[in-house]
Amino acid sequence: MHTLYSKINEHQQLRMPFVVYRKPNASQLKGLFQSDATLYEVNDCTEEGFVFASFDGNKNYIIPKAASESLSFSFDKKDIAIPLPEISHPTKKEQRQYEQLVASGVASIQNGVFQKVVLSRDEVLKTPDFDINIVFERLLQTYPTAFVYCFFHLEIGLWLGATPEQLLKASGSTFQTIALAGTQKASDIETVIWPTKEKEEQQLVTDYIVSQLQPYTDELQISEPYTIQAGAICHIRTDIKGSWKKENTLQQIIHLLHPTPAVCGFPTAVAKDFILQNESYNRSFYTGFLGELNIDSSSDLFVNLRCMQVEDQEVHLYMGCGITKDSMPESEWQETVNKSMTMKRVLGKMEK
Ligand SMILES: C=C(O[C@@H]1C=C(C(=O)O)C=C[C@H]1O)C(=O)O
Repeated sequence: MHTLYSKINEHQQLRMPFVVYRKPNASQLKGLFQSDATLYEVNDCTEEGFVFASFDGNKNYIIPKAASESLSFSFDKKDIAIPLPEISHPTKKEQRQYEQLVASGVASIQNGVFQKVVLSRDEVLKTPDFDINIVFERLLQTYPTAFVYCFFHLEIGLWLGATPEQLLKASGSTFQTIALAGTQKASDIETVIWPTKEKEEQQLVTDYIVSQLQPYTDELQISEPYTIQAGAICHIRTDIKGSWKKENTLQQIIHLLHPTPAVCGFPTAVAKDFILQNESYNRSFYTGFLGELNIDSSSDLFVNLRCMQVEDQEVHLYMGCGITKDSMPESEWQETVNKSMTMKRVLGKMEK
């Protein structure tokens, strides 16, 4: 029997596509190991497999179940010692650039171009000792409530992440999604106090999702907003569930949701345009979505946040913040620094 890591290493050496993932709070890991090197595309969301889709909506790939070996592995919680990362600090130039980007986002909001925009940046870290087994195990152990994954395709690259954000869970026409926004450093989540700016920003995401879904659903249940912890930070979350009308399809519902104002902005088209024109790098699969499509008759999709793209000797980290009329460039910068710690934390020294 294959162990998880022998299988990952074997497939990676062969340069063959694979994905391994663990759902939030699950004690089982699942893997799809593709038996050819084709880059399969999603056409109408009736396919079965693991989808990996870009932010801009132009790249929708899948590791099809039918072309893969499906394996499952048990995940055991262990106390592993993770060395503190030698924190590499972003440069003053990176900070200045990001703060200028935020300031121009705020100016566009004040000029009435849009109400909210999510602006992000990347950060490149030198990681000559990167070890996929060590980093993936650390992600699994450190973030038990996240959707933790490792995805590889020669034409896409190697991505790992631990995301707190569900895009859509659906079985038949019954579905659930969440509105997640507002960020602060985690303290005691029972007593967290949220500033009005964060509450309004999150409410905007909830209102958008509800208004998008309402015409296509028979009934929608919307929870009260509550606080969740994701690693060393907290967010405000609202749960939204319902069932879509018979004449609608999974593909339509995904299109209604992605990209939500949690990762793009509002109104969507103008905010997306601003992002594509003004961010200094290409998001590619960051803030896209990924997960199970029609596996065992249900779909379980997540937003690709708190992730890294691994290249030869370096990794790219990606992090962004929701910008509203009241955003202060320096605080938003600090928020991206806090978010970067989710991945930096697992990149400390790797003893083989
Ligand atoms: C864009 C990111 O996160 C999103 C933005 C948030 C915010 O603006 O507060 C919170 C959660 C996510 O929806 C990210 O983590 O990179």
